[in-house]
Amino acid sequence: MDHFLWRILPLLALLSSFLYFYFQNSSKLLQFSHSDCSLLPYNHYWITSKSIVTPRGVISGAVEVKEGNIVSIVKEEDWQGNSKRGHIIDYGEAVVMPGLIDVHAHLDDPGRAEWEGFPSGTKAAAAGGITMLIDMPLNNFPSTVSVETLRLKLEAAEKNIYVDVGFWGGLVPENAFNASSLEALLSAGVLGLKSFMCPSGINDFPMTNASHIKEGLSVLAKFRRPLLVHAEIQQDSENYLEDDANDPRHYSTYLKTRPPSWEEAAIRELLTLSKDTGIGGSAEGAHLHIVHLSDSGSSLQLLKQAKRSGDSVTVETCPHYLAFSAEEIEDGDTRFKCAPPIRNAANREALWKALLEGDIDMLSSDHSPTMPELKLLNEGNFLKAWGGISSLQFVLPVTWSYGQKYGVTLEQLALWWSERPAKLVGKDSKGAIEVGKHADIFVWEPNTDFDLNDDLPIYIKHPSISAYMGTKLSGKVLTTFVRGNLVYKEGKHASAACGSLILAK
Ligand SMILES: NC(=O)N[C@H]1NC(=O)NC1=O
Ligand SMILES: [Zn+2]
Ligand SMILES: [Zn+2]
Repeated sequence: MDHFLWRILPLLALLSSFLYFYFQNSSKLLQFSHSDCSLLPYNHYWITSKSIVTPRGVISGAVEVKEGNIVSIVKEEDWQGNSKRGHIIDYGEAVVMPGLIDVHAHLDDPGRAEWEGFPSGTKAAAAGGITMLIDMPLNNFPSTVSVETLRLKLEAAEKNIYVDVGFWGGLVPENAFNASSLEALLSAGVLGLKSFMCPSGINDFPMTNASHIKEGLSVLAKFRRPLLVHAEIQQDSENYLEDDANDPRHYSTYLKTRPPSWEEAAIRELLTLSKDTGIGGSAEGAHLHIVHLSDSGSSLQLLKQAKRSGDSVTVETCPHYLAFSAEEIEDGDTRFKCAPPIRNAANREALWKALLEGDIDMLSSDHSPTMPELKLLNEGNFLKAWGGISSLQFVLPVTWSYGQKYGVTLEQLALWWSERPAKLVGKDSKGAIEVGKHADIFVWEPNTDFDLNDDLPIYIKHPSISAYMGTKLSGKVLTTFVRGNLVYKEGKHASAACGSLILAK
């Protein structure tokens, strides 16, 4: 017996050390995922503030968060006799709002992660109060146009995102007439499709024409998901000549190359197709969403008419069209180059009016960065530089600062940046501070100004190409919660990237 024991002793020792390390590590893993996803050590707590933005108005009171969800909302008057109910985080006068949802961001990962990337892009989002963003299917390589390429996206994003991230799939000529390929892509979870009616600037993302879009809409109808379209169709530009008067360093030269008639032509064509989205139409159940509207003239009038006649259509614009005007853009400052272009000050005024009156439904960043070399800042050639604005971290203070003149309210910010975007992407668990929804919340100080200079912690990968650098903005984000995890607090992120991949079901 003794003899036998001695023989198995080394084995027992091996087994027990194996078990010890196994349990040690698995408990470490558990600890790791709990504490590293959040800068808070608990997951049941109350957020209190004098100004909490809810769909029923701005209240003074408390929001109870438990295991990632909003479980109750209590007004101050009902809260008084209710102290000592666990952890309380009091934000005083700071504003508590639903997390922003950016339905239009290019994170370029995988394939061009040196342009942006999931870690940097979602850290910037968290620092800017964005709790969910939807990643565009192009600028990454390969473009997200199939189940296989979506899988690459998901692999690149997994464990690398600090906020929740959903995905648009691409509608391109290669898949447009292949219903089973589109159905597979939609079944794999893209929230909808995106296409271009002009060259996208990316070789493996060619533009679509009306017949591709018609096919796409009929497949989307079955899934009740939207088609997002970059609405510009190239027209012969009568008013543009390549001569000495058209110096490519002048912004006005670039502006002439993409007149409003490009947007108008695209929207006119799209609206003939979106007729089919009505009741009894061949694409009933599908929805058309126009991305980054810049033309506040005929294009907007066409959209208003279509909405009035009951088409399932929405439209977004971006902060850069609301903040800047063509007149102010200096020679050679290609940070401002984007498509469609930033137009004149009168156009900007009319965009604000349309937004305030509800003719423009929502806002998005169209954060579309690149390598600084491709912005050609030294050469300053507007015709050759990469078109795209870098703004992801700043969209809230930009909207707020430039909106002051128009009396923009906190409720309007929540409508444009949270509530309507949540509806577009079909996620009713998000988009408002309401019982039962995810605790996607951020806290900010609307009256605190800050300079966008090198002292500011900036998380987008290439701050130097952002048109907002060098300006002063109002509205400082203090903290951001994603599903109850405190993912960002005053210059610090949670150590683990625990955002969720958002797939359509
Ligand atoms: N490919 C790409 O990101 N293009 C975007 N950039 C821009 O300014 N407008 C766009 O559509
Ligand atoms: Zn676009
Ligand atoms: Zn875009």
